[in-house]
Amino acid sequence: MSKTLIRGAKVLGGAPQDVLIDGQTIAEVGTGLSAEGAEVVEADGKVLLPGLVDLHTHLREPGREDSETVLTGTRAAASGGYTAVFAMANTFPVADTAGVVEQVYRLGQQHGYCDVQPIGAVTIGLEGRKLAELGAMHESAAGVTVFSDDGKCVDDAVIMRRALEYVKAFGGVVAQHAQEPRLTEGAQMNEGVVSAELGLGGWPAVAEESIIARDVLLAEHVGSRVHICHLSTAGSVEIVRWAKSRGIQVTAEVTPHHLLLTDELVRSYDPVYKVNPPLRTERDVLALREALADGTIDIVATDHAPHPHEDKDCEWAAAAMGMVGLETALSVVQETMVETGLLDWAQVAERMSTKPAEIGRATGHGRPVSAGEPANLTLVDTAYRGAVDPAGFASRSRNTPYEGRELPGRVTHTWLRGKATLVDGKLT
Ligand SMILES: NC(=O)N[C@@H](CC(=O)O)C(=O)O
Repeated sequence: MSKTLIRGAKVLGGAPQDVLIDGQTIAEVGTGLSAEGAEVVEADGKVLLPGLVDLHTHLREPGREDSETVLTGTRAAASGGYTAVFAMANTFPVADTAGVVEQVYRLGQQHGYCDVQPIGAVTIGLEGRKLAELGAMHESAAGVTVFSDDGKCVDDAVIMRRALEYVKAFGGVVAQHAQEPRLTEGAQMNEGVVSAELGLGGWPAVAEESIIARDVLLAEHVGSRVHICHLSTAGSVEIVRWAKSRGIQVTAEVTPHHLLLTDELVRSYDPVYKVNPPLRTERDVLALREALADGTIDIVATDHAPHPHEDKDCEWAAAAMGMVGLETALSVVQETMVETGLLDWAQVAERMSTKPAEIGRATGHGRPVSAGEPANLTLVDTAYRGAVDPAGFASRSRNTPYEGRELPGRVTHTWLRGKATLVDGKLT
């Protein structure tokens, strides 16, 4: 049984401690621990966090293996400090049956870079018309608990109500991609000053906010949980804050890119900045940061959306939407939330590991860094600062909006139940 002593790590950013891993479990946390029979990792004051959990990842397999596969996507996850990711259902075929979710689940197990928890589609084919086999996907080996039509909105209120009622029976949750389809027909970017100047079709904030307002009321009516994907506007924050004040069981996520980037970047017409929901304004960015700091927004989720070169390197209107995010998420959160004093590292662990694991019921992840817990951990060199170079990405795709941008922090080690998946920045 292998032993690893992580020496002098700032656990959750606190005073340096030693952490002894024995097999799949944390054996001891303290100071001056013996290294007897253990491989030693000198942490030198790096920050040790519970392994990160992403509730919103697009792994693209089956169907679009040219963009990403479960192997390349989970390698990217381990590089970014993740020990579990939830794989969205907009694959080809759609993950709307027990067969497809089990296929994805087994691929994650086979590759072993991080746990892959498939998300089941809410409706057949993501068409929004008929409920998929939610119960069969939950009962499958994949044990699906999160259901989403992400990429599409479950815009029919009766279907949404039925989905909320159905998953309530087994403690599941519907993760809504809030986008009123008729208000966003032909939309290319955030509706506002920039879209008017550029003459691009606008994606109005109200198209997101009106769906969130409806869904939190449906969740209250049904008495079930509801999760809101990728909040992008100040108005959405206010609605979620109001819903929480009424005791409605709503949780919400924000992506790293919506914490940092604005629609001003669209003036470049570089399709790397084309994303759904779109980049919004500075006012929205600041409201999202404040909401993540005060807990109105529960978690950071990457919405890792890999696309091959040919789907992005074309004129704006034809370009695919989305950005990769797994390998830069922690750096963007350090930049926007830690270095601005809005979150400390313990709170980052809450937002990027503990709470996502709780929402998705990812057992064994997001646990305290203490004896007896599974050794799902990540070690971060928070003193580092450097330019993002996508050439070094493990992801099969390179569509990052941060190329060449200086960001802080880099993950040096990741352990999945004691097995090192990343050592000194290199995948095992
Ligand atoms: N977030 C994105 O911009 N793209 C997502 C799906 C989607 O939400 O459109 C994708 O799967 O590519």
